[in-house]
Amino acid sequence: MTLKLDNLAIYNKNSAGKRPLLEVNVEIKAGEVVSIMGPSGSGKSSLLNAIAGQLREPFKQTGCIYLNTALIDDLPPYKRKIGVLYQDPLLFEHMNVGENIAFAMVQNKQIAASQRQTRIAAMLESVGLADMATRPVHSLSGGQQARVALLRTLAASPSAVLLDEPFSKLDINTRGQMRKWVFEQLLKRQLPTLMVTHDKQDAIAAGGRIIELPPC
Ligand SMILES: Nc1ncnc2c1ncn2[C@@H]1O[C@H](COP(=O)(O)OP(=O)(O)OP(=O)(O)O)[C@@H](O)[C@H]1O
Repeated sequence: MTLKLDNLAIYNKNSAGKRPLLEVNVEIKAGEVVSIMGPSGSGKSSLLNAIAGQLREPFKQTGCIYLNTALIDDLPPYKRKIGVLYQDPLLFEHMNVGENIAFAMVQNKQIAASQRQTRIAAMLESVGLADMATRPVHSLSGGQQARVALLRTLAASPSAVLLDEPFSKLDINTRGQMRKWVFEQLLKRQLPTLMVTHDKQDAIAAGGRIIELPPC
């Protein structure tokens, strides 16, 4: 699977002039992480919103977004098969750990109901969170919640992943471990990934190309 942004440009309709906030041309191969770095306000979050199908007023986009050869620009967010991981885990507080992951599995409909619990237990075990399926999410540490958040994103079987400052809220030790672990998981699944970050160390750890946006 590849994620291709073909002259994807984001405009702020309220800004004077016709210059886009940013314009990106990139083809991200299976298992590759491309990092986008740029100053605050350069449009990084808006770019991820556009790819996920969540771009809102006052922004508009031109150009094309492809998954392999399929144009996904006109699909609603839930049909795009794009997984997003944010700097906050955004787990559902009223559900336990296992239910958070099961929620994503139910949505993707690829895993039979009878297999969900076994699959969830295996996923949790693989990230050092065995036997935590019934724990309330608020009882987990920040690093543990971050792991569950990635498992939930992956449980939806995305075809590509977007990372929005994924490590910025973690303490320095957890951040190092999470970087290693997240990039291993994405590589293992051969997912094309686009990461937005302020942190050069994140981009270096990702090991792929780095796109530096000009000052706005
Ligand atoms: N709802 C909005 N209405 C008008 N302007 C907005 C809106 N949301 C963001 N902007 C502006 O659009 C520009 C791009 O914002 P965006 O959040 O995409 O940038 P960013 O690069 O992700 O910034 P940061 O690194 O600070 O998160 C900024 O100048 C911002 O002030």
